[in-house]
Amino acid sequence: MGKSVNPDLAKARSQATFDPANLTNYLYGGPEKLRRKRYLPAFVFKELCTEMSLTDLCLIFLGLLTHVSDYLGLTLSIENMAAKEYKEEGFKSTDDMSREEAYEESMRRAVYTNKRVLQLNLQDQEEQYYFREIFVPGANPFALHYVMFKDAINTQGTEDQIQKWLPLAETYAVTGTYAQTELGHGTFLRGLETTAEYDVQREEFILNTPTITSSKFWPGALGKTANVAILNAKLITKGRNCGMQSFWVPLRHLETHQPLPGITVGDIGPKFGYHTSDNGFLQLNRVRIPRENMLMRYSKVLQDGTFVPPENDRLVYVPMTQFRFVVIGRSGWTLAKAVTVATRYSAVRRQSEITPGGGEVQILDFQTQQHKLFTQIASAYAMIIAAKAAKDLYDSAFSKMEKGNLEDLPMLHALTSSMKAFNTWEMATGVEQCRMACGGHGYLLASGIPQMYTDMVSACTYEGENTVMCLQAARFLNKCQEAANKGERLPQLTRFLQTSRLNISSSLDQDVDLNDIIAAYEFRAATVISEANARLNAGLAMGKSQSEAWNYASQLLVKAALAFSHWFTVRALIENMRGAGFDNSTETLLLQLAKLYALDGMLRYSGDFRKVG
Ligand SMILES: CCCCCCC/C=C/C(=O)SCCNC(=O)CCNC(=O)[C@H](O)C(C)(C)COP(=O)(O)OP(=O)(O)OC[C@H]1O[C@@H](n2cnc3c(N)ncnc32)[C@H](O)[C@@H]1OP(=O)(O)O
Ligand SMILES: Cc1cc2nc3c(=O)[nH]c(=O)nc-3n(C[C@H](O)[C@H](O)[C@H](O)COP(=O)(O)OP(=O)(O)OC[C@H]3O[C@@H](n4cnc5c(N)ncnc54)[C@H](O)[C@@H]3O)c2cc1C
Repeated sequence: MGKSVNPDLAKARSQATFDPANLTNYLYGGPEKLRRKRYLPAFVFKELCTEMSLTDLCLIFLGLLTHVSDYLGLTLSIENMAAKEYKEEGFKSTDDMSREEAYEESMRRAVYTNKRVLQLNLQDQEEQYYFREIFVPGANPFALHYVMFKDAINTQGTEDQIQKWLPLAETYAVTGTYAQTELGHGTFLRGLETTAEYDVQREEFILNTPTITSSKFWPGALGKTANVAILNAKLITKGRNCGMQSFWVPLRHLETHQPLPGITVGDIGPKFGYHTSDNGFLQLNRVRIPRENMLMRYSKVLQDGTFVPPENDRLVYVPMTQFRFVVIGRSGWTLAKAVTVATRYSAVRRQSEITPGGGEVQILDFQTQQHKLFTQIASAYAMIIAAKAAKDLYDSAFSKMEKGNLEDLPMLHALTSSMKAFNTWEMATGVEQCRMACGGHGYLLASGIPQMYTDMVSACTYEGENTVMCLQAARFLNKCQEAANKGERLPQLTRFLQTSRLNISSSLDQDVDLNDIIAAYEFRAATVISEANARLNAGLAMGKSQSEAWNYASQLLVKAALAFSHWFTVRALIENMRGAGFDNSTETLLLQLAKLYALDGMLRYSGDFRKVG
C-alpha cells in the first residue's frame, strides 16, 4: 500500500545517522517479535480501511504510529471472514459521540477484537494488547477483564479454582472486573467496609455493603459490562475480622445480564477522561455465595469456619503489584506515542522565520522546539528501558515467590510502587508538553494527544495514588537506611546506600563521563534518602510518635522514593544502551540521548544536585 510522505518529513528522515530498524528491533524484542507486531496492525488496517472517517484514519494512524512501521510490501496471508463482518458494521469515530454512544461503539469494537483474538489464536499477551489497541484506541470496556480479573484468578486462586474459572474468562463466558475501591476508601485498604460473613450452617459467605461509604465505587466494567467481580471484602468468621480477602461474586445474570438478587449496580457518571470505560458502583444486600467462591490459594476458610491465614498477609496485594508493572510499561509507550506525533508534526509544520526574509522554517529547527521534544524522546526511551529492567527484577523475584520464597516481596513492592509513581508523573508531564508543542492542532482531538492525556493521566491515581505509592516505597528505603546506619547487610538494590561516594572525575571542559552520571544520580538518591531518614529521626527526637514523625518527614520521604526511581531509570538506560550490541553509530546516538535525559534531569532537579555538590 503506497503512501506519499511529506517532503520535509522525508528529508528529516534521510538525515538520520543511524538505521531505525536497529532501534525498532531492540524496542520490540527482536526481528521476529517486530514482524509479528507489524503483521497485526496491517491486518487490522486492511480490515478497516474501507469504512473510516478522516478522524478515524488519524486515530488509526496514531495507533499504528507506536509501531513505527512501514506497510509497503507487506503480504498478508489471512482469511477475510472478519473483514466482511466488520466492514458491514463500519468503524465510526467516537469523538463526536455521547458517552453512551462512545461506550457502545467501543464495546462493539472490543467484542469484535475478542472474537478475532480467539479466531486468530493470539496467545501472546503483548500481541493481544497490540491488536486490541488498534481497534479500541481509548479505554477498553474489557480492560479489567483482560488484566486484573484474570491476574487475580491466576495469583489468588487454587489450582482447582483456576481450572474452573480461567476458561470461562478466556472464552468470555463471563466478563469480569476487580472490585476493591469503595466510595469511602481507595487507598486505606484496612478501612474497607464491605463484609463477607461466613455462615457455617449453610457453608456460605454473606456479602454486605452495610453503609453508603462501603459501596464499591470506581471499578471499571462495573457500570454495564461485567457479570462477575473478583471482589475484596473484610472476611468475618467465628466472630473474628480476618482482614481483606478476595471472592468470586456473580453480579448479573449470564443470559439476561440483569443484576442478580441483592445486587444494585450502575455507572458512576462522566469522568475527566476514560469515557469508554464504564466505571461503576455496586451495593450488596446480604448476597450469598458458596464457601468455594473465596479465592483460597494463600488463605482458607474451612467448612467449620476456621480461618487458615496466609503465610504472608501481603500476598493478597499481588494483583495490584502485578498491574503496577503493566502501568509502568504503558507510561513509557504512551509518551512514545505522543512524542512521535509531536515530532512528526514539527517536521512538517512550517511557521515563522529564523532569518528575516529567509522563509518559514520547520518548527523543529527552533532550539526551544528541539528541547521540548528531544527531552521527551529521551524520557520515553528511558521509561521503556527502565520498565524492562524492572520487569527482569520482577520476574526473578516472582519465580522465587512461586516457590514460597518471599524475601524479595518488600523490594518488589517498593520498586513497583515508586516506579509506577515516577513513570506516570513523568508521562503526564511529557504528554502535555507534546500536546502544547503542536500549538492549536495539538488541542484537536484528531491529533490524538488530548485523549492520550485524559485517559492515561488517571494512572497517577489508580492502582495506588502516586503520593501514597511513594510513601510505600519510602517505608522500604527508610528501613534500608536504618540498616545501613547500623552497618547491616542490605538488599542488592539498595547497597548503594552504603557505597555511594561523590568522586566525579569529569570536569566542565570535557564531555561528561557516563559513569559519573550514574554516580551523581546514585549519590543524590543516597543523600535524599539519608536526609529523609534524618528528618524522621529528628521527629522522634522531638518526642513525636513513630506515625507522627513519619507524617512530619513525609514530604522528604516522597522525594526519596522519586530520587530512587530516577537513579534506577538513569542506570538502566545507560547500562542497557552500552550493553545492547548496537553498531557504533546507533550506540553513539543512544548514549547521547541517555546523556540528554540525565543532564536534563539534573537541570530539572538542580536543587538536589547542587546541594549534594
Ligand atoms: C490501562 C489499562 C486499564 C486501567 C484500568 C484501571 C484499573 C485500576 C484498578 C485499581 O485501581 S484497583 C485498586 C488499587 N488500589 C490500590 O492500589 C490501593 C492502594 N493502597 C494500598 O495498597 C495499601 O492500602 C497501602 C497504601 C499499601 C497501605 O497498606 P496497609 O494499609 O496495609 O498499611 P501499611 O502499614 O502501609 O502496609 C502494611 C505492610 O504491607 C506492605 N505492603 C502493602 N502493600 C503491599 C504490596 N502490594 N505488596 C507487598 N507488600 C505490601 C507494606 O510495605 C507494609 O509492610 P512493612 O513496610 O510494614 O514491612
Ligand atoms: C480511571 C480510574 C479507574 C479505576 N479503576 C478501578 C478499578 O477497576 N478497581 C478498583 O478497585 N479501583 C479503581 N479505581 C480506584 C483507584 O484505585 C483509587 O481512586 C485510588 O486507589 C486512590 O484512592 P482514592 O480515590 O480513595 O484517593 P485517596 O486515597 O482519598 O487520595 C486523596 C488524596 O489523599 C492523599 N492520601 C491518602 N492517603 C494518604 C496517606 N497515607 N499519606 C499521604 N497522603 C494520603 C492522596 O495522596 C491524595 O492526594 C480507579 C480509579 C480511577 C481514577
